[in-house]
Amino acid sequence: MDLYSIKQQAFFLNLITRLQGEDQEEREYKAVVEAKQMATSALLSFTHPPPHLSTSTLLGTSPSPWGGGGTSTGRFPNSSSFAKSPLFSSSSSLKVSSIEIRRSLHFHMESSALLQDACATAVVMGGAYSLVSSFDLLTTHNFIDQKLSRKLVHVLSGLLFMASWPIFSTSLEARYFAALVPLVNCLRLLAYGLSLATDEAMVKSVSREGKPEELLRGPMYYVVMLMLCDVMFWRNSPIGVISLAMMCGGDGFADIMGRRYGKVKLPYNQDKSWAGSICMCFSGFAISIGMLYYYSALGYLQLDWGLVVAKVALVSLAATLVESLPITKVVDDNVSVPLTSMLMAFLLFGYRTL
Ligand SMILES: C/C(=C\COP(=O)(O)O)CCC[C@H](C)CCC[C@H](C)CCCC(C)C
Ligand SMILES: Nc1ccn([C@@H]2O[C@H](COP(=O)(O)OP(=O)(O)O)[C@@H](O)[C@H]2O)c(=O)n1
Repeated sequence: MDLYSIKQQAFFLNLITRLQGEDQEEREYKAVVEAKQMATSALLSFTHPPPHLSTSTLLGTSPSPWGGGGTSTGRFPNSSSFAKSPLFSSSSSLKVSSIEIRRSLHFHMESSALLQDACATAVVMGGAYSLVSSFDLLTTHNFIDQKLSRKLVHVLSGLLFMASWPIFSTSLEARYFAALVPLVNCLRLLAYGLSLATDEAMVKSVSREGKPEELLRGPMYYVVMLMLCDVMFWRNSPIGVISLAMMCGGDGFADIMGRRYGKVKLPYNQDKSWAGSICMCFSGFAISIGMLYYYSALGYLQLDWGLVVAKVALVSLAATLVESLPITKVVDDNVSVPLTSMLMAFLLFGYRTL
């Protein structure tokens, strides 16, 4: 490295050191920040010095920006002395360097959020595939009944999906990255349901009778609702959280408990039972409260818990009533339950509670 470069590098390093060592009370803070930014960007470019840096300045023979002779008096230069110094003569160069640093910081923040969301999407996508495959294995090896397996996939898929939202970044695009997971599964269901492709594990895990076309009804509506709640409400509104808790938890457990203990049928619907509906109401309520607490504890929701319990109870009652109606052949539960919950939660909570 030639003498010129060595001198340059020593000069800027020395300047930065002096500026960093200055007493806080004496410095003119703004001038220090700008001086450090300018010196740092100049140091970084010492192989191509900016046009206004003369050789004499760099070699230390010009008037020091510290006032007095060519050497520092140990006092921090005042802003007027900066104005005279050839190093800082053009204020536009200071503005240019601070804008450059801000742009650089913004770029780094955006790219790290992008990387975080891409990784989170890959992890959740892998989790979805693993969940369905695991229950297929359990069913294939007769560890659990096919009907129970499907309902556990029904309960766990949406709740685990919702629970994974905090691993995404705080960027505005995060919810759309998360929505890619139900979208991909929606396309898979479409492909398998139309027999454009086959996936025995998926068909067995999510259909009642093993017919591919079944994937185009309940399961399809289910993943569409996951996407809808993700994009419309995300993690900063109680509406999506409660709606998915009712669809995944409430409706799921209604089936599991109703099939097993539902001897006494509802007077207006012989396909549904008191046991199933009561279970839906309580499990939907409990899971909703649990998920709201989860998001509240992570700081995404600020809730007035005195009112939350009563409001969630009302949502749960309404969703249970709708689920019990003999309308399944017209409107699937995976549509009527979340939509009823969204409407009730919107009326009781408003859109956002922050
Ligand atoms: C069986 C399912 C719906 C049928 O409902 P019903 O007719 O019994 O009322 C659930 C279908 C699940 C889907 C194929 C997979 C969805 C995965 C989800 C988008 C992401 C889960 C990620 C998590 C980390 C496991
Ligand atoms: N409220 C309810 C819901 C379901 N069930 C039982 O669960 C079975 C499946 O319920 P469902 O038709 O809602 O099933 P999915 O549409 O949720 O898959 C019913 O045939 C009932 O045996 C119940 O007894 N009471």
